[in-house]
Amino acid sequence: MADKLLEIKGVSKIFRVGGMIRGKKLVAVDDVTLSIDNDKPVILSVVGESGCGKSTLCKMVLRLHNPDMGDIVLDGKSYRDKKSYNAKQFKLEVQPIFQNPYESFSARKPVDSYLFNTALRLGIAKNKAEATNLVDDALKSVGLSLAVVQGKYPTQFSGGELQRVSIARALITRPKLIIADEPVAAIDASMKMNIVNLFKELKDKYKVSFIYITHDLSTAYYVSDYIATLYRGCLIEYGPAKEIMDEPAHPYTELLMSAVPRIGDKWADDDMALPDMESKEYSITYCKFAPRCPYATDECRKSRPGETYLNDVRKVMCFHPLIQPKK
Ligand SMILES: Nc1ncnc2c1ncn2[C@@H]1O[C@H](COP(=O)(O)OP(=O)(O)OP(=O)(O)O)[C@@H](O)[C@H]1O
Repeated sequence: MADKLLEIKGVSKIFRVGGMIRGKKLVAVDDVTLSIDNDKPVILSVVGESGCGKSTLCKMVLRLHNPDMGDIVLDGKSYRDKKSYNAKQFKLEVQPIFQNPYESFSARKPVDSYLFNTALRLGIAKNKAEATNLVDDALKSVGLSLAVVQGKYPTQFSGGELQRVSIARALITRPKLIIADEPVAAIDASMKMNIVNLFKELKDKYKVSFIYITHDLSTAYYVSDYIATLYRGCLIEYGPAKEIMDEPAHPYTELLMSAVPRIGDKWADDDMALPDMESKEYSITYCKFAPRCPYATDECRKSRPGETYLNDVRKVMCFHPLIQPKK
């Protein structure tokens, strides 16, 4: 077993937008480096306003996009090493949960058929009896059961219930990593904490790490061990959730923290007093936050800040962090 479950090493993704002739390059993810240790499961929240590159980063981890630069290494296996890639093994190890559970299941099939299919097709259960036990266990760990779910179609569930079914499906493969992309965004506010609480329980019970992508800073604070903040594709701050929330080191994180106190609140761009996104901001080569940073100096408008470690794990990409490194 490698020391790291996941290493995202200097990864970038560039999209071409607006046609071949007059189009521009949009650096949706810009040289991001992050990792998750293998020794203890964690919940890493990836936060930031709409369009900052959260989903693109996670789609690269899910192998739905190829990075244009950098590499991703899962449990010691590089994504660039195509020869050692085994699609079935990958599906066992990494599972996604998407935003809208009604889009994850066809309206014409009973939802339990998906769970049985996962258990049998990926060879986790050898026969129907084994699959029945697996499916029932997975459903019970999310507060449901096969007896409750069997034969029912997606529309017979609430959004929160159906999202719990998708979590149960993800658990069947006994993954090492679950990537949940805005899993509570489409769910009734009263159910959000219910789902987020489940991640905490399942992390310990199944020894599975989560990457939780969210706009919702209050649930991120509640659930996360670590937080990674993205701004215009750049990782601008990373570290233990409590440290970051209590004492942000990057001026952008400080701005976010001042805007979000309550569970279920989304970061509307208006709340954060940030103007509309401009694609040119994705391509600037100095600090991307400099144009709107109250503390920016000439240095910030000339070059991109590197990583400054504030302690053993916490890092900030800023020339003038709000807190100073521990000596
Ligand atoms: N396939 C694509 N082609 C072109 N541009 C894309 C593509 N996918 C994403 N983008 C652009 O890349 C940037 C980052 O998008 P991404 O979806 O990763 O952001 P996000 O932080 O997940 O946003 P949201 O919270 O709204 O889902 C955005 O400007 C988006 O328009």
